[in-house]
Amino acid sequence: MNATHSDPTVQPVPASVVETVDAADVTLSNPKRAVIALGANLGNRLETLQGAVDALEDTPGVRVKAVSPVYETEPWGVEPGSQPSYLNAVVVVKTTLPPSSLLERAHAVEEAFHRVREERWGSRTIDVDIVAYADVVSDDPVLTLPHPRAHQRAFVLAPWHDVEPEALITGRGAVADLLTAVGRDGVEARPDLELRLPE
Ligand SMILES: Nc1ncnc2c1ncn2[C@@H]1O[C@H](COP(=O)(O)OP(=O)(O)OP(=O)(O)O)[C@@H](O)[C@H]1O
Ligand SMILES: Nc1nc2c(c(=O)[nH]1)N=C(CO)CN2
Repeated sequence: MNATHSDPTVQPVPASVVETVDAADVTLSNPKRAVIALGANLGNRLETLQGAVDALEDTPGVRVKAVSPVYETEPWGVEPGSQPSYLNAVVVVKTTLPPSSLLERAHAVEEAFHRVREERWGSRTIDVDIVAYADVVSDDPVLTLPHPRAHQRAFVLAPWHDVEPEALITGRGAVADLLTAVGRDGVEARPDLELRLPE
């Protein structure tokens, strides 16, 4: 006999609650991989990048798995010579946060480093972009996944390729092939600068 039908103290659980709990459980027991791009072209760029890596690691539900080498890169998308050069790096995390919470955290990290939003692609102390979250595809302008311009940016592809040579961008192809296609002009490794993987 089915106990839930015979025991009058057991109330049926609404399907919506079952769905919500199941979805949460899947995330908690099954952390997702996300790739985050960091860029800085104002202030102490290396210190700020390290601060962002540490702040991500200090986030409940986020564990930093890999930190790429650091690259010095020419500003992309703006008039040559109009901005200082960037330091860029890529971080791979495992997270139990849903994509929207990871984006909120990315924005909080930007705010912690006093990023000021002025013109598009303007100089910044820190930029924290979500490049990919598992194989989620979203065209929501608040959070587009994979990042809509990552596949065109050697400053994302080169450090990402260093830490995940086999990586794919859903819908775009292999990072290795995309990097070959865009080339490495304006993107120089800085082996003298190193980011620490938090302990
Ligand atoms: N994958 C994503 N990662 C981060 N922000 C995103 C993403 N998709 C959409 N956005 C939205 O883009 C908005 C602008 O982001 P931001 O100011 O960092 O742009 P940007 O760094 O100047 O340019 P770009 O988007 O080309 O890197 C954010 O408020 C955010 O909601
Ligand atoms: N080299 C470089 N250029 C950029 C960068 C960046 O991180 N590195 N970020 C931008 C907006 O996200 C625009 N241009």
